[in-house]
Amino acid sequence: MSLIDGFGRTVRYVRLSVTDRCDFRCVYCMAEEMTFLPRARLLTLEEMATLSRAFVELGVEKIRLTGGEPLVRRGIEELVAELGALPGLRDFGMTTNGAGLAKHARALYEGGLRRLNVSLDSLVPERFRALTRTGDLASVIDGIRAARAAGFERIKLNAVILKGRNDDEILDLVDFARKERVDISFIEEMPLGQNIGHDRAETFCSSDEVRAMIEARHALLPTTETTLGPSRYFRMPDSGSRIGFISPHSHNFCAACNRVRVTAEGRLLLCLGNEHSVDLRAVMRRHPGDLERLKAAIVAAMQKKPERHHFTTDGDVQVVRFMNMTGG
Ligand SMILES: Nc1nc2c(ncn2[C@@H]2O[C@H](COP(=O)(O)OP(=O)(O)OP(=O)(O)O)[C@@H](O)[C@H]2O)c(=O)[nH]1
Ligand SMILES: C[S@@+](CC[C@H](N)C(=O)[O-])C[C@H]1O[C@@H](n2cnc3c(N)ncnc32)[C@H](O)[C@@H]1O
Ligand code: SF4
Ligand code: SF4
Repeated sequence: MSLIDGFGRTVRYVRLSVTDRCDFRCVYCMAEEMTFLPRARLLTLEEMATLSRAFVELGVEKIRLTGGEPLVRRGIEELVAELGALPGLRDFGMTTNGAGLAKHARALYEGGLRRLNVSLDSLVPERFRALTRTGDLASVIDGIRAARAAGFERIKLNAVILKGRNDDEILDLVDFARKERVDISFIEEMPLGQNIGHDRAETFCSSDEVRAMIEARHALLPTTETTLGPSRYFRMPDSGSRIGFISPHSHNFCAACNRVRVTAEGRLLLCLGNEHSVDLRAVMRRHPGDLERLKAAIVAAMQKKPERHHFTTDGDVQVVRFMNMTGG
């Protein structure tokens, strides 16, 4: 069985948010003062495992754990081990800020997680601290190296580029990715969340600008490689690292959308840039143990999936929900 939406797109990829909490407060993701969900509203780990099983039985091949910061969720290692054993799940990854990897990488790998995406926007400690508001660069770099030592072969860095804040570090970030033998994706900032503290119209930096800066030093060879995610990948002739561009504004990828999200409180969010959603926690709690009913609710929800986002770069907030609530 497969999940097909009203536009004929097949959904094979679920981004599961395990918490809205985070130890960082990145300037593009959150406001400085945040209120998080009370723990009682979160899905239990057991419910997350049930949901994942339902999705896999419906043809989902890829699950990426995200948040908030997935490594601050208590019990994350147990959840990873449970999902890592799901027959039919071919691609199992996590997107993390990396600060907890030195502690958790080995258990995550042993639990069956195979791909890690680590957010890294600056290699200058004070600037890293300013962009994350609380983060310590050294712990993230230690985390990336610990993940490599634990056995992770597929590591991708994610850098959100903001004009005037970190656009002068693009080549340094590429050099770092080459040296560490990891991939790197450059992301255009998306307009989620209010009062984040800067004007997004001023900081917008398009992927074409980023690409031009990289091409001044490295040839970028287009590839057709895909991870089922939104990154368009390029290779460099003299490195195994791939360079990706995630360009929701300048190169819209919604026509090929293959994913949905589940928020930490169990809302099936059908599009990152819209509010269409279905409360799967309510279905699970009303009908405990009824996997068929849960699957039917998921199949029906596909008809609510919108065609695309309508983000603009003029600085207006289009979605009040913050990225940490979205499972970004
Ligand atoms: N607009 C939009 N942005 C997305 C979507 N999926 C991922 N992103 C954004 O892409 C950025 C990187 O996401 P990752 O967590 O690394 O996920 P990915 O690029 O799918 O990961 P891979 O599995 O490595 O392909 C984040 O800013 C996400 O919010 C999507 O469906 N729509
Ligand atoms: C919300 S975070 C959750 C996972 C983890 N805490 C991390 O930072 O990797 C997932 C990804 O979304 C990106 N992100 C957050 N806010 C964004 C925004 N407004 N526009 C584009 N990407 C954003 C982050 O850089 C990160 O790569
Ligand atoms: S981007 Fe990730 S690390 Fe940064 S505040 Fe958001 S959830 Fe936390
Ligand atoms: S914005 Fe919505 S439709 Fe577009 S790729 Fe993301 S989830 Fe899919």
